[in-house]
Amino acid sequence: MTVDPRLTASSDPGRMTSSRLPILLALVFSSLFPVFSHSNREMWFQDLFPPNTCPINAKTFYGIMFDAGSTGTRIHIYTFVQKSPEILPELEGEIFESVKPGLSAYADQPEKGAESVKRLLDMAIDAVPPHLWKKTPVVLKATAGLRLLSEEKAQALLSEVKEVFEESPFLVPEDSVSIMDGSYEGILAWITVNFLTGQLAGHNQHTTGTLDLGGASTQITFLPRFEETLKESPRDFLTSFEMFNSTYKLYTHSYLGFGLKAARLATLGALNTEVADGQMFRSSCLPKQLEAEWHFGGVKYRYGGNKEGETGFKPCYLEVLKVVKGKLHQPDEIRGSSFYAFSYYYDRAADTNLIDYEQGGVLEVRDFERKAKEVCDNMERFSSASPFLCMDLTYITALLKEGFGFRDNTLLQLTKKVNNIETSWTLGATFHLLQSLGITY
Ligand SMILES: O=c1ccn([C@@H]2O[C@H](COP(=O)(O)OP(=O)(O)O)[C@@H](O)[C@H]2O)c(=O)[nH]1
Ligand SMILES: [Ca+2]
Repeated sequence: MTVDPRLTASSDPGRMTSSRLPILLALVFSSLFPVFSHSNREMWFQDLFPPNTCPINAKTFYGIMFDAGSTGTRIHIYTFVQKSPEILPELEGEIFESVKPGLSAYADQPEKGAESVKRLLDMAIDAVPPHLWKKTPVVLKATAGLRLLSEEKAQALLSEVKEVFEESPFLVPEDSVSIMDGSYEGILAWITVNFLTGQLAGHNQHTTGTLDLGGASTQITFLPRFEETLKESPRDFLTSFEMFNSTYKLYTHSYLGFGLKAARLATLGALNTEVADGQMFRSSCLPKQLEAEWHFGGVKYRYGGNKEGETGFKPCYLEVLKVVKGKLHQPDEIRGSSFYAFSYYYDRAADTNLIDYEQGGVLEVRDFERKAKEVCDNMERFSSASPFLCMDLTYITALLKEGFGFRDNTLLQLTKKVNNIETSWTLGATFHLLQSLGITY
């Protein structure tokens, strides 16, 4: 098990990454709860801080959310502060840490998988003051990696993790360890991004859609503005979600098997197939002479380049097209919108200097295509990078254009953090958790 240095590069393990904008967040909070009467405000944390145990000064409370992704497990320890009963709480900061590989890599060793969770949870023991342990909920939600495992293997992992939680001093709510429904993944990431950018605050909502590209699945989520979108979308792509005293009617879908790493396997023809011993999977998206091994979801794959045949962007795009063409719903309305994009969209854009790794940036869809051509048609020049760089960029291009149907000039805001808080579904999930426990309104 190794710590992924790139994910943690800007975090300081064990120390609070304090948001620089607590005041702004307080403003956002206060406008998120516009109907708060004084008595409502007293209700806000009464379960968490019964009157006789309330500290006199500022109250701090925490929420611990684990993201068990297909490529890694991450802990987010969020801190909220309420300075006085008259002032609404602020999201003060986040402690973030991650480990690789993800839980699904421990499909045959569930105790070892749970051990990786325990090591992260130990950070929370240090971060949360002992007197708040019992009032701090801890939850783990697994995404596509576990969705792709057999029910039996996934359950074995989840029950080992549950034991770790139950042996911890934290509050373990019912259903604290589960596989998250894909549609929640999209909704909760949308809530996080639009909360952090302050777009849930006003009544004039100018929310932004979100695109998440994980290892095994990918999500698209936005708030439809046109009646047509509601009419033309499959029913299970539309969902109502209550948060912050508002109901959001969102378009969201999670495509299982369309994450970046699953797409590599699909391109190679190795997704959902029995892999014969020593079987070799070849692609025109890989360097000609390459022959190597790759482990994903506990399975070993041998892969390589087209030794004799073609390589480069054109044949690669045709291969990748087979994976996406006609497989995704294309809502008309998104063609002219801009979207926030993160996870592997961000990573591959940063890897190829399309954006700054720390700052992120704004791109057009065609920038990914331009970079894919540059990399695929000059693979030897990029040989020190991942052998999959050409395939990944080509897949991202095809997914955006042929999959979702974006225009060449659709704008993508590539973001890893907003106000020093990770743009992950985990913050939305923590709000939802605190709300369901009656800890927040
Ligand atoms: O807090 C996080 C969680 C994930 N990722 C990115 O998300 C991608 C991996 O997705 P994940 O392992 O979550 O796969 P999923 O289970 O969502 O398919 C990689 O680009 C990670 O760098 C990230 O940047 N920050
Ligand atoms: Ca993810």
